[in-house]
Amino acid sequence: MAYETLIIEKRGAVGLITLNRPHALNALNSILMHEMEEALARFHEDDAIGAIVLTGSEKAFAAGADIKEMKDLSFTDAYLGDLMAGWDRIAASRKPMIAAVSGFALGGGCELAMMCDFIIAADNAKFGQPEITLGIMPGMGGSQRLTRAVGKSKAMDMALTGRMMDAVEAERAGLVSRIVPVDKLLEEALAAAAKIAGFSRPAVLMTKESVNRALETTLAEGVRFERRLFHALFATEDQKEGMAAFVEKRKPAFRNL
Ligand SMILES: CC(C)(O)CC(=O)SCCNC(=O)CCNC(=O)[C@H](O)C(C)(C)COP(=O)(O)OP(=O)(O)OC[C@H]1O[C@@H](n2cnc3c(N)ncnc32)[C@H](O)[C@@H]1OP(=O)(O)O
Repeated sequence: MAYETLIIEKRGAVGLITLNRPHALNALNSILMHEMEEALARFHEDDAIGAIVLTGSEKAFAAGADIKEMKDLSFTDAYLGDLMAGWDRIAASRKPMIAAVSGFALGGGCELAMMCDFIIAADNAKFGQPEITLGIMPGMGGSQRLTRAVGKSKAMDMALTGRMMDAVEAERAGLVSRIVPVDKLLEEALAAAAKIAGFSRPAVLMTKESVNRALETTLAEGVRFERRLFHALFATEDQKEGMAAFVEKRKPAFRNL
């Protein structure tokens, strides 16, 4: 299938999605949302793909939801159409997703990056939730995910003043996992994704599920959940292979079984 707003590639076991609306700084319109859902579904159905990288251009990961598309909507349009709800399906991706962010990640762009499992930032990255400057507020999960990522004080500062955070501040605050030079961004993100894709898929997916559970539950419940998944992994062939390989001082050959 040909995409209008995305470039989709397979790089070995990694699915690469590049946002491709350069004239609008990758503003997220409804076509892009539907195409991304479709692309993710394809990568999820493809057993050869173990992880996904989402990236934009050097100038912009994404400058937010498409303001030109939204500006004339009424309350009833937004409410009855459940505006932005489609992004929840993207956030629910089961395979690990890495956001490789260069340039602006604003509004929905920042929110999209935060839907991924972690963010690798180029040294020119800028994050922000400037919706307040437009007379609105975050609507793709920003007030929730940003608060969990950086804490109440910084999230309030960002969402109420609309100011941007550079890569160094974002790393210090825990929003991004690492900063790399802009010309190494894709290489580093693809390498991280390839590494993840090379591990046992059940272990990878359960690890992701368990870490995400930490954001939604109590410590005791989360630890219980983790323990059950941990025990379940002893039913996999990959656990036998991983531990045998360690003892035999060789590289494991995981089969996702
Ligand atoms: C998802 C929700 C619910 O949370 C809501 C949102 O995401 S609302 C959107 C939040 N984002 C913003 O408010 C950022 C808007 N963009 C900017 O402030 C600036 O474009 C910039 C600071 C990112 C970059 O500035 P500059 O380098 O001067 O480039 P521009 O000339 O402004 O932009 C180039 C081109 O792109 C169009 N553009 C940029 N952002 C958007 C957008 N979010 N929606 C639609 N179009 C966008 C901009 O209009 C320019 O196009 P032309 O006017 O030249 O055709």
